[in-house]
Amino acid sequence: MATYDLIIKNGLIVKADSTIQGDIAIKDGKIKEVSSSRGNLGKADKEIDAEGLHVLPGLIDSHVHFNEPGRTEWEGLETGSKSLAAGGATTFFDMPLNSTPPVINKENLELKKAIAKKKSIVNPRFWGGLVPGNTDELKEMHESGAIGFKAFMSPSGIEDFDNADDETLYKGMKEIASFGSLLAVHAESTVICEQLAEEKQTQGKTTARDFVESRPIISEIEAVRRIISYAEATGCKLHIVHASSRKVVNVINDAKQRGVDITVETCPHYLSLTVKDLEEQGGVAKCMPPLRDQAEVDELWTALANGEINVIGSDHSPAPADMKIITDNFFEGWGGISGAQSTLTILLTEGHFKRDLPLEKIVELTAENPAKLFGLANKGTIAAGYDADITLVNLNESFELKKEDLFYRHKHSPYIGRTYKGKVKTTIVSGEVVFNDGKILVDEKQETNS
Ligand SMILES: NC(=O)N[C@H]1NC(=O)NC1=O
Ligand SMILES: [Zn+2]
Ligand SMILES: [Zn+2]
Repeated sequence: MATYDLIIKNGLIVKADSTIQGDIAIKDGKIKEVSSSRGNLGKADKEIDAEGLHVLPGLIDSHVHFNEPGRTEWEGLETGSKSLAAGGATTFFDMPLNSTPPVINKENLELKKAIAKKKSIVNPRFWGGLVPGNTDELKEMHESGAIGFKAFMSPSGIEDFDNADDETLYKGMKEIASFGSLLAVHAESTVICEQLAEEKQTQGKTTARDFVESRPIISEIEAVRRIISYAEATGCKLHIVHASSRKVVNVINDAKQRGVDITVETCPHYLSLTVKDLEEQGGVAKCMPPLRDQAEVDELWTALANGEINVIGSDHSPAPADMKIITDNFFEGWGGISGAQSTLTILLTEGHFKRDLPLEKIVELTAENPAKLFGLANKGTIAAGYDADITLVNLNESFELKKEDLFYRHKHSPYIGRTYKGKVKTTIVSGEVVFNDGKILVDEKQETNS
């Protein structure tokens, strides 16, 4: 009888602190042994020859909106999770909004967990929502496994997920601190954004640039400063999602220096797209905070290389294609980018190949840091005892991203038509190959019509 279920041989195993050539032995969904001497791990039922490939811990995407239940026509846990698998991600944290009912109490969280158990082909985890009036629900959601809590400081665009007023934020953070969880915030100033949007639109100024100017970097900075003051007052751990500029990151790092327990995420779109892409591509590249100019993109990469950013989340926020059509008014159309499948290839192409970002750094940002930050004890690296969530990547392969390569329910993305270097070949979740050579390999998780 073979000792192991699977051995991955001869790959270049990348960890946050080193890269070694070696073999990985897997049994019962766990990594049992990692050896740098070739071929000495014994026998397995199945072997994968990873010669010439890089072996990475599966990405943990800490920020997706999969919209199920209730808005499954926008995406869904099956299509969403398949897209992640195709992009080398093995775990996701789904946001509490854009699904209906939103995850603002335990009952709604349990509902989503049950659906994900049936339909997701990668590991699902869930954020709970902090909205006006639900402070009393937070602890139960925490006890039911919520990864943390998410609040919007400006309108979310979803009618059943209200943004949190200052009182809600303050009280919510006190409560979250009491049981040691953390709050993630979408930090934009409602006052600044709404005033500028109204000013622009009454003047008939509705271009892509006008939209971007109505949500300036200062609006993020204002909101971040305010929420930091609440973190200091309440002792609540704080996580700022989708920082679009290093200027925002600087404010966060100043607070960190003062001892505030704070971390920050940025997204592939802020690292690879600019206002010009929004002008050229229209709605598919619309998001909030909006895309910035090239100088901001470059600065964000510097921040990333310097260790000023903790995690990369895709903020995959999909919608049907007709909701992304903008004819002349950029204040209209859904704000949210479809990108869950592209995180790793963007980091490899734009980061590793174009800017010499070490592979180890990519692994740190996409696997090791999110695992540590959100308390996933058995994930985030390739070592004995850890979950066998693994991605094999061919760094020598270039490809043009085609619409038909996407597993999203709605096959639009600002990344279509671009050429990338570094292709995901195989994705393994708990020791099981779920994606290989462009195909999803698990079919038992079929979406029903319900
Ligand atoms: N509701 C929602 O998904 N909003 C997201 N979309 C986006 O571009 N930024 C967000 O916060
Ligand atoms: Zn957001
Ligand atoms: Zn989001």
